[in-house]
This record gives sequence, C-alpha cells and structure tokens, in this order.
Amino acid sequence: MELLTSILSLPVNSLLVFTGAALFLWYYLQDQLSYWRKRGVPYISPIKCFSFTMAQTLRTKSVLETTKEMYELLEGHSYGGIYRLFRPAVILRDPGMVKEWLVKGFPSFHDRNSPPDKKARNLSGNLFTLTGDRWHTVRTKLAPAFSSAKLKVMYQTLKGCASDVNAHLQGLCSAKGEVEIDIKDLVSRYAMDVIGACALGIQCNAIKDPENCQMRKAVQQIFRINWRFSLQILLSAIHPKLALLFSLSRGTTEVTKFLTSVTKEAMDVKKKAGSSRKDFLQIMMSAGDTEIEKRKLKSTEDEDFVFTENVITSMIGLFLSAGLDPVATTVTFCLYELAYHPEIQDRLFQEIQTVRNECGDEIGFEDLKKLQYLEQVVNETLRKYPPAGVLSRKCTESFQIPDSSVVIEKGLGLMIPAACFHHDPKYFPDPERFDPERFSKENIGNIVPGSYIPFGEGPRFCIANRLALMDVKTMLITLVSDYALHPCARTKNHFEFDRETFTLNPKGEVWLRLKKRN
Ligand code: HEM
Repeated sequence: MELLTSILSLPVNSLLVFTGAALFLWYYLQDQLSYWRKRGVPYISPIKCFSFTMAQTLRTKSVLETTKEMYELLEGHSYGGIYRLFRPAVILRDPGMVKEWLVKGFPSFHDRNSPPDKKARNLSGNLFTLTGDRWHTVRTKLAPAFSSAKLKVMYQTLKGCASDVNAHLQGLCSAKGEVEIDIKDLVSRYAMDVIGACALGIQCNAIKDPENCQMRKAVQQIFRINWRFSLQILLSAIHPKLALLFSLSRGTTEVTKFLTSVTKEAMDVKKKAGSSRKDFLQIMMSAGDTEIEKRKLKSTEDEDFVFTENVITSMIGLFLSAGLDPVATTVTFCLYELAYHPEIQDRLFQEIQTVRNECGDEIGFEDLKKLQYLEQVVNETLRKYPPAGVLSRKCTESFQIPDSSVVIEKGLGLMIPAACFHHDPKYFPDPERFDPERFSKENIGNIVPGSYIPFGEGPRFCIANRLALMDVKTMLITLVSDYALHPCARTKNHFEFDRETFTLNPKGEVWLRLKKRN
C-alpha cells in the first residue's frame, strides 16, 4: 500500500518513465524466458533453473550437483534448453554428439564462457579463458612445451621430487615401520614441488618445509570459489560484460599480487642469468621476445601484444593451480580406492615390481608405457572422480544441430556434463564400483565414444594431459612400490565433496595407514 501511494504521488513524467521501464522489462523477460518453448526444444523451466543458479551462488549446491539434477530432468533427450538466470543456454546430454559439436563444430564453439578481458587483469588472461586468435596464438606457442622430448626432461624433475617424498616417509616410518597420514596433504605437497619446478623452475620445498611454503597457500586459493567468483557467475549470467565492469575474476587481490611478484622475480632472474632451463615461464618469455621481433612491435604496451606480463602471470597461475589440485586429488582418490581394494592394489604392486625387475630397478620415461594395469587404474580413477566434471563453451558462430532444424545462436552458452556421462549406468554399469577392468584391452573398445572425457574434447582439450598422467603415475609408483596402503581409524568410509572448490575435491582430510613394504 505504501509503495502504491508513493508511486501515485510521483509526477506524470516520472510515472510514464517508470511504467515504460517496467513494461520493457516485463516484455524482455517474457521474451527471454520463453526462448526454448518458442523453439520447440525440450527445456528445464526458468523457475527451476533460477533455483539452481541461486543454489550455486549461495553454495548450497555445487555446480556438479545442479548439473546432475539438470541431466536427470532431461532424461530421454539428446540435448536440452536451460536458463542461466535470464540467459538461455544449452546442455548436451548425448555423448554421441560430443565430437560432432566440439570437434567438427569447433568454429561454432571456439571459446569458453568466460568474459574476455583484453587486459588480462587479476589472473583472467590464461589459455583457459582466452578467446579467438589470442587463444590460438598462445596455444600454438605452448603446445611444444608438452612434447615427448620436453616430458622426458620433466620426468627427471618428477623423480627428484619422488625421492624427497620417499626420504620424508622413511623418516616417519622409521620407528614403527608404518605411519598414519593425511594423504591428501602429502600428495598436494608433492604436486606443488613438481609443478613449481616445471612451471617456474623454482624449488617450492613443500615436502621438506610445508609451513613456509607460501606458494602452496596462494595457489590453493585460485580454484576456490570465493564470493568474487560467485558474484562473477551471477553477473555474467545477466550480461557477460557486467562482471568485467566490476573487474571481478577468480583470483583474489592478494593471490594476484603474490603471483605477480613471484613471476616477475623469476623473470628477472632468468633475464640476468640467461637461463637455458626450458620451464613454462622460459618458453613464454621466449615466445614474447619472438613476437616483438617478428611483428616489429615498439613496446610490450602495444595493444595487440599477446604475451604481456599479465598474460604470463595468469598462465603461471593456471599452470600452478592445474598442476596442484587436479593432480593431487586424482592421486588421493586413487590411493583411497586402492586402500579399500587390496586385490587391485596387489595386482598393481606386482605389475610395478615386474617392470622394475625388467628395467634394473629404476622405471624410466619409456618404461611407463609398459605399466598397462596402472593406466587402467588411473583411467578408472578419472572416470569415477573427474576433477573437471562440467565442460563449458560459448557459441561463437551459429550452429545447426545435425539432423534437426534447431539452430544454436551465437552468444549462447553450452554445458557438457562429463561427470554425468561417467556416472550414467547406461555407459558405465554399476558406476559407483571402482573397476579398472572397464579400461582393459578387451573392454576399452566397448566404451561409448564421448562418454569418457576427463581431459575434455576437441582443440580445447587439456593441453597438459600427458604431463598430468605422467605426474599422477609417478606419484602412484613412488607410493605403491614402497608402501602398502590401508584404511585406518580416521579414514571416512565415504567422501563428502567440497562445494567451495572449482574442481572435484574431497572435503577435509583423507587419512590412510602406510605400511613400509619389505
Ligand atoms: C589430472 C589432471 C588434470 C585434469 C583431469 C585436467 C582436465 C582438464 C579439462 C577437463 C580441461 C577442459 C577441456 C575442455 O574444455 O575440453 C582442461 C583444460 C586445461 N588444462 Fe587441464 N587437467 C589436468 C591437469 C592439468 C595440468 C597439470 C595443467 C598444466 C600444467 C593443465 C592445463 C590446462 C590448460 C592450460 C587448459 C586449457 C586448454 C585450452 O583451453 O586450450 N591441466 N584440463
């Protein structure tokens, strides 16, 4: 009543403007929210979608949980329409279509949904978020950093970190021959040392001196869903550029400052010392120099210059965070499953022993290929616990859905629910069972194409998938070779997942008993 009285007391001009704005908003919302109904596409109601968006923003549900609900609501359809607040988007439900859309249809789904920030502020200008030609330039320059020759060199770094872990565990086990340990913490420290060396060429000492490892504390923040990130998602659902207007992005100011100063320091050291180490930072610095030379740019301030310090820092932030959490959680989930499946653990141990005996104790880079069962165990871990369970794209060029008259319009978002495929009994019977046999030589051919995509699909698949697998495998070999893994009194018999992380993460500590093998 009070509102009505105040509206009626407004001057006529204001009333007209107010009514016009209200009518426009009403028409706009009506139009937007009937988008899928008008096109005859199966869809989830705007109200239901609104509840999902709010649950994600308030973190009462994770992105994965809401995606699973959407997947179930669209049962029986190959794809469906959803709404991110007022903006229509599409969810792909048929794995058979993944290649068609992400590989053949790449020009139409070239970019991710992240709002483009040309200045790459606040860790926002990395390969994951870059769009168009800038993404292409950076991806092309960085691809050789993951060649077999480069991986072989990195393998030595990984082995060096493995010896540190071994020495650390030997110390812990010296009294009783066994130790109860938060394996998530141990593995994350191991992963930090590896990626610090590969990305920046520095020693993080997370195994030897975890308390003073500022780097791990900072990098762990990057994949955390803080209020800035939730707000960014909400604002970009209203309009992609709104989030930029408020200069919001994943990194907090402190993390950005910390990484900017560490990266700058490492760059200065390299410039002075003329380092020949081919870590990721060195590769990007050289790419920047070549770019300036080739394009005869006067300065790095040129607005088309790609490898700016902001882009390099953002890339370092991405490499460090991707090398830390997804790798560490994959190893943690795997060790946990092995502790509960002694028969799988024994078979894996036997395989490692056989290969070790064949190659004179030290498993070399080329020998990794011989560990077929290890490959199956890792694949099954990534099926059951995919670190990045939902892939996203943005429609960059209108796309006609094959064998249909429906056209996906430029600007619409696309979601590919990888984790839902991995857990759908239609593609993986009894999906909660940990069963590496699904990936045996006999069975792997039966996997429905597109239903197993832990590293994504198409030209934007994970650039570092081979490094990630090598990293995960080396950690598993190190631990399984010398220690038998068991649950202990502090081990929880099921996982609760952390809703505040961008990637799949077990909430809290993961305790196991490690018993030294003879
Ligand atoms: C087990 C570990 C990892 C998993 C499961 C994983 C998974 C993924 C997935 C699903 C994507 C999105 C792919 C798509 O949209 O199609 C991705 C992208 C990416 N990942 Fe990984 N990743 C892992 C480790 C790493 C590591 C260690 C690095 C770097 C050192 C890394 C760097 C990247 C980059 C740069 C992209 C963006 C690629 C582009 O858009 O061109 N990832 N990753």
